[in-house]
This record gives sequence, C-alpha cells and structure tokens, in this order.
Amino acid sequence: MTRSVGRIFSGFRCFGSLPFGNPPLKTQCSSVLFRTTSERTLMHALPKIFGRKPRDFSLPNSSWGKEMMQLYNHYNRLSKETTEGQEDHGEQWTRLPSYNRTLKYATGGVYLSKIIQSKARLFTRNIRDPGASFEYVIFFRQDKLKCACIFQAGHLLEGAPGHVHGGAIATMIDTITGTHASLLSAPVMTANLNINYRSPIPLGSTVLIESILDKEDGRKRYISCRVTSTDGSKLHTEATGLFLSISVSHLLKR
Ligand SMILES: CCCCCCCCCCCCCCCC(=O)SCCNC(=O)CCNC(=O)[C@H](O)C(C)(C)COP(=O)(O)OP(=O)(O)OC[C@H]1O[C@@H](n2cnc3c(N)ncnc32)[C@H](O)[C@@H]1OP(=O)(O)O
Repeated sequence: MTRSVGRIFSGFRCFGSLPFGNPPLKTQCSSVLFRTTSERTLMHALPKIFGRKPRDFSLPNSSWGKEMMQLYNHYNRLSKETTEGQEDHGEQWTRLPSYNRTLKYATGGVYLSKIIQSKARLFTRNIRDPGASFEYVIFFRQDKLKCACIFQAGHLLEGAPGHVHGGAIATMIDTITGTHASLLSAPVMTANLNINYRSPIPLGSTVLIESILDKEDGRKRYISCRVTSTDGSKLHTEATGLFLSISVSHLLKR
C-alpha cells in the first residue's frame, strides 16, 4: 500500500507543483507516472478525477502593487508562452502555477479519498484574503539553474514594527529554494538552511528573491539565494540551503 500511495502522491505532486505544457518537465513527470500498466491507467484517469479548476495563486490579483506588476510583466515577457515564435532572447523563463492544496480537486480513488479528508493546506497559500500575507510568483529559467520570485509582503507578516517577520522571510526562502531543488530532482526535503538578515524589509513592499544552483552531489542539491529590492540595489537577505532528494516512503514514515 505504501508503494501505491507513494506512486499516486508523486504523480499528483508532478501535476500540482510543476507547470503544465512544459516539455522537459512533462517528460520528467511521465517517467514517474508511466512505469506500469496500472500507472498508465491512472494517468488516463487523471483528467477525469480533477473535478474543477483549482485557483492559481501565482496569477495577478487586485492587491498586487505597481512594482509587483512591473516585475511580473517583465518575466512574463521573457516566458515561454509569450516568446513562442519570436526571436530567442537568450533567457527563457516559465511561470510556476501555485495551488493551496494539490489533492483538494481530486475525487475518487480509495487511497486518495483518505488523503483528501485531511485539512492540510500549503502554508504560504492558506490566507485567501488577497494581499494580506504571502503574495508571490515564481519563475524558473528553462535550464533550471536559476529561479526568480517576486514577493509582496502583506500586513499579517509583521515582525519588528512596520517590517517583515524573519520567519516569514525564511519561509519564502525555503519555498523558492525548495521549489528550485524540486524542479531538479523531486521530491526533496530541506536538510539545512543558513540565513543572514542584512537589512529589514518594510511591510507591504515588494522584493525580488533569486536562487541559483551552486552544486549537485548525489542526492544533495546546494542552492543559494538573495533577497533584494526589486531593482537589485539593496540587499535584504542572503541564504544557502541544502536539499536532499528522498523517496516518497520517507514522507509516510511515522
Ligand atoms: C516534498 C517537497 C515537495 C515540493 C512540492 C512543491 C510544491 C510546493 C512548493 C513548496 C516548497 C516548499 C519546500 C519546503 C520544504 C521543507 O520545508 S521540508 C520540511 C523541513 N525539513 C524537514 O523536515 C527534514 C527533516 N529531516 C529529514 O527528514 C532527514 O534528516 C533528511 C533531510 C531527509 C535526510 O535524511 P536521510 O535521507 O536519511 O539522509 P542521511 O542518510 O541522514 O544523510 C544523507 C547525506 O546528507 C547529509 N546530511 C543530512 N542532513 C544534513 C544536514 N542537516 N546538514 C548537512 N548534511 C546533511 C549526511 O551527512 C549524508 O551525507 P553523506 O554521508 O552521504 O556525504
């Protein structure tokens, strides 16, 4: 049973966290999904068991300020869909969709129904009031060596008066570096995160979080990250993280 749940989980994780219609990633997910006849059957059943369209939290909403929109439009212009058939810009980015709960929109399946009973929600996407907490969108470069996240920090994330809580900043760093590592070899878990806070981030402001792959060594992915003002002139935070690829059974251990 553990294996079955694991395979189903990994299939849904691919669907939930990775962009649809991206050729290299589709291939990566397919290698997980298409191993046996039963998995092929599951794959064909998938469109039917997604009941309705989930909300994609990484699309613009009315709370997004001018800076957030400017940067979003910048990366969107460099993204795959908008540059299709146009001149190659050298850098090609892809926006990652983001949902609060992958399995919420699935129906049916004996193992799935047990998982669906859970009230789990992705930490950064569990406040639905637009602009109140974590507003962000992640883009990754096609070669996956770099990710860029535009983050607008809402009023519920206060730490020092008028400024963003260090734990909220750490959460965003873990999210972008963890997502980056997942794109390289999913699934992964954070083993180590080192953070240096260099200058406070005003509440309500928009910052740019960029991650790069420093090194790969077997199951280990070393990723570093910088949080700066949107024009890159002011450094707010620097971090390094170690991510270990795991087997899904690791998540089922109690
Ligand atoms: C699941 C993701 C889905 C993503 C979907 C995307 C959708 C939405 C995106 C959101 C993205 C958010 C991303 C959040 C990601 C978390 O926040 S994960 C939660 C926080 N992390 C944890 O709870 C992890 C807890 N720790 C563990 O479970 C285990 O210690 C680990 C990290 C899996 C490692 O255990 P293990 O696999 O048994 O590895 P182990 O044999 O101990 O060590 C292997 C090697 O790594 C080294 N190592 C292990 N730990 C360390 C360490 N702390 N420091 C240095 N070296 C270490 C060992 O020394 C060893 O080295 P070698 O001897 O091979 O050279």
